[in-house]
Amino acid sequence: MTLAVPDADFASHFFKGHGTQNDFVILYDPAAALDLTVEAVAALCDRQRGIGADGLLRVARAGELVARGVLDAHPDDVAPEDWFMDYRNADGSIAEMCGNGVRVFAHFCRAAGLVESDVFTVGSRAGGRVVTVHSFDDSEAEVSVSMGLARLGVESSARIDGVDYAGVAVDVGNPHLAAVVDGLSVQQLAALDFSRGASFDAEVFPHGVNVEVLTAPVAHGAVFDASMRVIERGVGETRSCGTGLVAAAAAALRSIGRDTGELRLTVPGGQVTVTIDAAGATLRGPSRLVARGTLIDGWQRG
Ligand SMILES: N[C@@H](CCC[C@H](N)C(=O)O)C(=O)O
Repeated sequence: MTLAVPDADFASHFFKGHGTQNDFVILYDPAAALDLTVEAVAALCDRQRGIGADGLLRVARAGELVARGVLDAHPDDVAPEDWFMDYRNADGSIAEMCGNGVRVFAHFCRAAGLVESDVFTVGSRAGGRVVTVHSFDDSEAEVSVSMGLARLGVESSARIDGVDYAGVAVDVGNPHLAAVVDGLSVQQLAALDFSRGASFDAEVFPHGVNVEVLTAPVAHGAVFDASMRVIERGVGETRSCGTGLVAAAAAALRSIGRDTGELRLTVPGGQVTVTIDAAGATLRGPSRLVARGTLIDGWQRG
């Protein structure tokens, strides 16, 4: 079964998918013909006046994005013919990388027959990411992504609902502050109020930051378990964040004096596995494609 994609010049078609309930509008735009303004993306992602999503994934050829000036140049390890995940946050801002998005993107490419192999490169502004599609059909997939190195930086803190959370900066292609809270139970984590967002040190994070709060890792045999919640740059609280889960895994391992290991991480939207070794981090988890539709002329009027 192949998910039918629209003609390349049919600009009103959209798909909707999610990875552990981090949800995305997907626009198939191989020639990068759409003018994705901040306003248009924000309107599409708005849950009252648009389709509603945490972010938007444009599916375009990398070379076309360069030719149209959306990208200045091909990022590292991205070839012109690669499918490129042109990611936007719900507020219309651009982010370098999205770990849940890249699983959904890979699922879409495979289900739509855009690629014939289970292992291929997805372009992102943070560079090429090799994905492995372990299984898929039109609605469900299981995907691993080689996320590259999770680079630990300085210690910093974020304030959420009047409480300071001490954490560590982690660069996963995009910026994160991951705070491991000793003694925090899963129930206490779930009860925290994230509705007003997080404040942070703008000198450490001049381009903003995604903030993760997580429980201390608990060993179950060779695997560590932890639970996480996240406040995303450009979105607010989401039910999952793939790059945030990689950042959280790196911070959790650091908190127990390790730099490699496997973690089973639970978020409000589900569960993923992150494995960190000397070569980098691998994120494995589900993807769901849930809808397709057509925008009605004049939708931009809100
Ligand atoms: N949800 C994403 C991260 C999306 C980008 C982030 N909000 C940012 O601005 O860096 C993920 O799954 O990684």
